[in-house]
Amino acid sequence: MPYLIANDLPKAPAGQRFRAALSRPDILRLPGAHNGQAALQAKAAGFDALYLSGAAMTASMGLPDLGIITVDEVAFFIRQIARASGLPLLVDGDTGYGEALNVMHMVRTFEEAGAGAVHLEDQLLPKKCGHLNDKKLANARDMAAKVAAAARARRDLVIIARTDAAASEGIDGAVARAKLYIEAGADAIFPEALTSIEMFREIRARLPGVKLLANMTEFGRTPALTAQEFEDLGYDMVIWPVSSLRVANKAQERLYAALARDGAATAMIPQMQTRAELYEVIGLNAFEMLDHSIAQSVVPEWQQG
Ligand SMILES: C[C@](O)(C(=O)O)[C@H](CC(=O)O)C(=O)O
Repeated sequence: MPYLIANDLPKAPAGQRFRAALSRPDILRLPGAHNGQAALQAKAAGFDALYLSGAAMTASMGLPDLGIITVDEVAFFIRQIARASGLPLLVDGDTGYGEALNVMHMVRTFEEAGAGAVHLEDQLLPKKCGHLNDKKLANARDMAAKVAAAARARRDLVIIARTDAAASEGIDGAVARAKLYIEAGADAIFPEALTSIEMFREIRARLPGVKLLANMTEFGRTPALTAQEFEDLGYDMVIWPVSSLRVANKAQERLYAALARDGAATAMIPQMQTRAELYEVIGLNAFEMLDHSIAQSVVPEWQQG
């Protein structure tokens, strides 16, 4: 059913639907979907919740993930993913684009755009990928104030506090910050860039009852673990933030090389989504049928026979 008439879209707010998915006993699998098309493909593969990565979004815009894009640019991505898929979406809110009031503006904007959850991190600008070195950490109390601001502004949005402290303050620092952020109103914790299974295990043990997110980004510091392995470690959510974009980018690179080399895309055709497949994913026929039914309904009777 096209979103334009939308009587098959979920009625409950996305935040409530994200919370319900999170309360299920199995780990919540959140594949990155960097645009509406990726969201539809992830949904077709059977996923029922998604992740919008700052790294993937900025890279798709040809930019590095240094906290330089704006709330409205992110809202553009949220809207297309929520509209196309109808799935609850966790959005990367970086550092919240400023201090308390900026964080509150972000929360309202993201929620109104259709987000179900957001994560907010304790880095200072320019923030960077959690798996890089020399990250600058915010003061823990300043971050807690931002978490409190986010919790105050949300209606249903799930608030996840990310801490980048493990690299510089160790597990003790990460756990102390996580506790503070939970006290400030966070619904869950994202301990970023853990480098061993033992670290995942220790964080789990020292934060009993706290919902935890694992980040399975490729080419990072975290060892390659499956969703099942994270579930067995007691984690509640797992993201594969940039995977869809990495695969799409590599395919594009091959296409442009082939075009430059051959002056034709022929060699790449077997690797292409066909026209029929594309139209199937985006539901072209359903939109056309909708248009047709509207056109029919306004034809006056005297013109019909
Ligand atoms: C989760 C993350 O913030 C993202 O933007 O998706 C990144 C992912 C990455 O750069 O691999 C991160 O900082 O881990």
